[in-house]
Amino acid sequence: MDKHLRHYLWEFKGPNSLLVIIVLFMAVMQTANGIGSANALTALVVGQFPKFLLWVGLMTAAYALYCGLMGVQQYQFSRCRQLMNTAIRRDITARLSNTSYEVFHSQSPAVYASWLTNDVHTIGVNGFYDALEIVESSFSVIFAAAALTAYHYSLSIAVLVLAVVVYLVPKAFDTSLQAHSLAMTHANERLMGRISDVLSGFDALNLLSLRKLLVKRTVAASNDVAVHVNSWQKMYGITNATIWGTSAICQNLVLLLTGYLVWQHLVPVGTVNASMNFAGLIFSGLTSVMSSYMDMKSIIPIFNKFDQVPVRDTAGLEKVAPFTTALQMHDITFAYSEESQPILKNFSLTVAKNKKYALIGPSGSGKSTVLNLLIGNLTNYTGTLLYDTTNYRQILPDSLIAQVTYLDQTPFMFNDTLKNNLTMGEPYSDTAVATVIQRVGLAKMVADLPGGLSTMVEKDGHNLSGGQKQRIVLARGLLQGRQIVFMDESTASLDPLSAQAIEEMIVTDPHLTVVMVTHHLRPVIADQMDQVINSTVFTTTHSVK
Ligand SMILES: Nc1ncnc2c1ncn2[C@@H]1O[C@H](COP(=O)(O)OP(=O)(O)OP(=O)(O)O)[C@@H](O)[C@H]1O
Repeated sequence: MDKHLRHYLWEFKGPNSLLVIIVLFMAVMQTANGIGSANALTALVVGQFPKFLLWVGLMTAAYALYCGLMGVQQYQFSRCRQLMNTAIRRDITARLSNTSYEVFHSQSPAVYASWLTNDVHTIGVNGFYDALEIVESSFSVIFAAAALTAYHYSLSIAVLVLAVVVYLVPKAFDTSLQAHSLAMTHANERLMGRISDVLSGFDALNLLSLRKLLVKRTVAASNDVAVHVNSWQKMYGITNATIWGTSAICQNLVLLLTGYLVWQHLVPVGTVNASMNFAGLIFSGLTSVMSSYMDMKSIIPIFNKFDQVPVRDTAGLEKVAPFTTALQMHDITFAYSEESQPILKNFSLTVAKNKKYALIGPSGSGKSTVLNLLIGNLTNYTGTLLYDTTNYRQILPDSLIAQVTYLDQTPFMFNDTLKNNLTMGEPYSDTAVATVIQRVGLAKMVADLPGGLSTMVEKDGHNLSGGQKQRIVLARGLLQGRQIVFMDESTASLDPLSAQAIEEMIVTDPHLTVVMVTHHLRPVIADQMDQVINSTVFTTTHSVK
C-alpha cells in the first residue's frame, strides 16, 4: 500500500478501526448465510424438513443483520473519507504555503484547484474506497476459505493454488495503468485551467461580442480531458475483464472438483451449494482485492506529484526588524528563465530609508520585476541584494515581506467589518487605529459612516471606492509597522484627483520609504521624488546611487 495512504489511514485510526470491525461482522454474517444454505440443502435431501426450515430462518436472520451493518458501514466510511480528504487538503495547502513565491507561480491556481478537488476525489475513490474493498473482500475470502476447508481439504488446496493465479494475472497491467492515471490527472488540471481562464474572461468576451468562445473553449477543453479519461478507462476495462475472466474460470474449476467429491461420496450433496457459494465469495473477493489493488496504484503518481513541490528551507535564516539605512541592489542580473532575455543586467540601485523613488518606462521593461526582487519574491538572480547590511539570502522571506506594504491596482478587501479589514483581527488599541485612520486620510469617511468601523465591507469591497481601498491597505501596513511602500501602478485605475491625492499623501510622508512604479508621473509628484529612474537603464549596466 502507498505510504501516503497508510499515513492518512493511521492518522484516523480510531474511526478507521471501527469501520474495520463493522466490515468484519459483515463477513461473519455472510459466511453464516453460506453455511446455512449448504446445511439447508443437505437437510432437504435427507428429508429433514424442520431442520431445513431452521437453517432457512438462521440464513434470513444473518442476511438481515448483514444488510443493517452495510448501512452503518456506508455512513462510517463517508465519515472516515471526509476526515482523510480534509487532511490531504490540509497537507497540500501547507506545502504550497511553504514553497517559494517562484515555485508557487510556476503553475496556475487552477492547477492547485484541480489537486484539491479532482485529485482528492480520485484518492478518495481509488485509495480509501479501495482500501475498504480490500479489507472487506479479504475477510470474505478468509472466512469462506475456512468454511470450505471444513468440507474437504482438497478444496482449500485448490483454492490456494488458483488464488495465486488470480493474484499474478493483473500484475501485467501495473505500469500501464499508472501512466494512464498520471496523464488523466494532468488533463484534469488543464481542464480546470482552461475553464477558469475562459470564465474569468467573460467580461472581455462580452465586449468583443465573442461570448460563443465560452462554449467553444469549454468543449475543446472537455474533449481533451475525455480523450485521457477514456484511454485510462479502456486500460482499466481490459484489466478488469482479465481479472474477472480468470476468476470465473477458477470458480468453475472448484465447482468441478466439488462435483467430483460428491460423485465419489466423499462429501455430502449440500457441499455443491457451499462450494458454489464460497468459491463465488472467494474468487469474487480475490478479484475485488486485485482490482482495488490496481486502482490504488493509480494514486501513487498523484501523491508523488504533491511531494514534488519543494518546501522552502528556512533553517538558519534571520528574521529582520525595520531597516535603518537602505535596501541595496548590487550588480543584479535577472531573467525569468534560462531561455528568456535578462530583464536586468548588472543593475544597481540604492533605496535609502525615508527616500522616494519613481520607476518609469515602457510596459514590460521590468519595473514590477524590480519590486519583486526588492521584496524577496524572486531569488533566481546573480549579484547581491542587501537589507541594511544583511544579504537577502540570509533573510527569512516572510520577515522581509512583513516590512513592506505592496499596493497594486486591485487591493484585496475581506468581506468583514471595516475594523477587521484594518486590523486583520489583531488586537490594536483604538488609539492606534484612530491614528492610522487619520494618517491615511480616512477619518472623515469613517466618521460619516452610520456604522463607523463596524460597517461591513462587501465582497471585493464593492461598497468602497478604489481610493478608499488603497488607503485601507496602506493603513493595514502602517498598523503592522510597515514603513516601506511599494506602489505598482496602484493609482492607475483611479480618477486623476483621487490618484494624485493618494500619491501625494504617500510621497509626502517623511516616515515612509517609497518606490513607485508608474506610467503617469504627475509633475507635482515628480517634484517630491528623490530619484526618478527610467527602466531603460535596467539592461545597460547602470548604477543608481
Ligand atoms: N512570472 C513571469 N514569468 C515569466 N516572465 C515574466 C513574469 N513576469 C513578468 N514577466 C516578463 O518580464 C518582463 C518584465 O515584466 P514586468 O511586469 O516587470 O514589466 P513592467 O515594466 O512592470 O511592465 P508594466 O509597466 O506593463 O507593468 C515582461 O516581458 C514580462 O512578460
